[in-house]
Amino acid sequence: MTTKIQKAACIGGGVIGGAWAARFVLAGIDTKMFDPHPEAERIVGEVMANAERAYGLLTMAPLPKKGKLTFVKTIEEAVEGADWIQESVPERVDLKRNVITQIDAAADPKALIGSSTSGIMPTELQRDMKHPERMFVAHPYNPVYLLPLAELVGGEKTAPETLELAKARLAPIGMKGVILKKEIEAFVGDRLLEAVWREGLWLIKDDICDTETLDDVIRYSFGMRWAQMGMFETYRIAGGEAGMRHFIAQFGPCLSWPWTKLTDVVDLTDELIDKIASQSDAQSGAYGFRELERIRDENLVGIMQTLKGSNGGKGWGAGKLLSEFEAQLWANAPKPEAKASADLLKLLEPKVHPSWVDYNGHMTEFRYNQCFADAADAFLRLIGVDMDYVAAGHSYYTVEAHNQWLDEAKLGDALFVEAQVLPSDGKRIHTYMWLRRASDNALLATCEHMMLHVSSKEGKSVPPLPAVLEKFNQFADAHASLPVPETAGRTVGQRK
Ligand SMILES: NC(=O)C1=CN([C@@H]2O[C@H](COP(=O)(O)OP(=O)(O)OC[C@H]3O[C@@H](n4cnc5c(N)ncnc54)[C@H](O)[C@@H]3O)[C@@H](O)[C@H]2O)C=CC1
Ligand SMILES: C[N+](C)(C)CC(=O)CC(=O)[O-]
Repeated sequence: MTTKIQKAACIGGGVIGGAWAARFVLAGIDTKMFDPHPEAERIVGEVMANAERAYGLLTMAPLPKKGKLTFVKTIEEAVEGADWIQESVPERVDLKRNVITQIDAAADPKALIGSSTSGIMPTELQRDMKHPERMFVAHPYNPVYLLPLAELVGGEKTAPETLELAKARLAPIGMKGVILKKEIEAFVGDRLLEAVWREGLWLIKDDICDTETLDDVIRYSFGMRWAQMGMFETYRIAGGEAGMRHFIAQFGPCLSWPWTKLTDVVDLTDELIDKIASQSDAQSGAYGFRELERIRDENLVGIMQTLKGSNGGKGWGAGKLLSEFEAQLWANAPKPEAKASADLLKLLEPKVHPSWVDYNGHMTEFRYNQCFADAADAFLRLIGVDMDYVAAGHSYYTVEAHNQWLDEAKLGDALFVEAQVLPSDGKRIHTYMWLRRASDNALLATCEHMMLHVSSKEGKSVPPLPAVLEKFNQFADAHASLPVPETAGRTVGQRK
């Protein structure tokens, strides 16, 4: 059975179903959506717009051609031909069970059926199915298009291979499936989250703090730790050199004092709900809902990108997964092609990522360099210097670059890099590049760049292999008649 989802169906297109659809469509999967809500198309369209924006910031790797999203009028139409069906209707056992039973009756018996339920046991949901062995919980986290985790939980009738297959099918869409050993209400994540939420409600009710202070306590401290190491790895470090055993010896007794009110449930009276809602309005009411989503997305993108560079560049946690996803996108991308002509080569079309913006509120200095370095890589791929060529022991290393920073770029700006190949022999590649803003063509920076061909095994400069040299010469010859840019060869501080 294939490990790639060929066609997806989403039943329910609210906060979660809409974001699952975005995840599928942006991974190139045709997706059908059924949701009886009269405004389902508008709502899903808005989620999709935010998701596309987030992906534009998340990665420069070439995304596949978007899948087609089709809204249909029945569950039967939606599931026809789908090999992954994701149920995301409201959290009610009777409703979910009916919808899943209806999906089961209409779908290909081999299609996988995942439920987004936050806490209902899959055994409950698969009770009336004819083919319950292919049904499981795939519990995602909001926003599904960015947060990569899905808890995979089987019920009494779920076949173990279903969970393995589901996990394998999530990987190509950039997700990490974790298989739980046993079913339990609320799985792992929501058990933890509910425990913390319940305690938070007590802290608000008892006037210990307001919602803003509570959120500050999380986001300025352990929230940041959790994004990268979770609970147990964090506490291992907190135990000092003696590690986990010392940590438990020191803080274990607090559990039975106890420090928390976790077993008592707060009575959600109208008065308490008003209190929480008005504190939340005071905290976040200045932002619209979609605006707040976009801020959240930018922050998540920044965190994932930072984690991608962690651990000596090997990546860590969600950042390592992003790096693996990008490697897969590059491997699946069609080989770049450009006909050598006297036109400048458009090599790169990046967007200003959140993590690229510095304290001056604009793209920081070294990200200009990144645009030029990525453009140089794009040129190398054009002449056949791809990962196979590098793995075989050859590459180009940059030996000199001269930049001019001419104008600012702001968060989200679409940019592009064009290049001219200057006279050079292929062992050396001499280029001149211009970084421009797409909206008004404004020139933001230039880079004169020199690379040297090397044998990475021998650690010295050598001529390129003939196929690469031939390709390079085609581009160099095509640009030979172009005038050399006025500022090429310029030295730092030179007056015009
Ligand atoms: N909102 C969250 O943070 C998370 C929610 N979940 C789970 O995802 C599921 C959906 O939750 P949300 O998206 O938040 O709810 P939502 O209320 O935003 O969306 C539910 C959607 O289902 C549609 N719907 C209702 N009856 C339907 C039917 N018979 N067939 C097809 N569509 C139908 C509604 O029109 C609505 O658009 C729930 O099981 C929830 O527990 C999981 C992870 C996080
Ligand atoms: C609140 N919730 C139970 C719906 C939360 C989840 O299920 C996961 C999440 O995204 O926090």
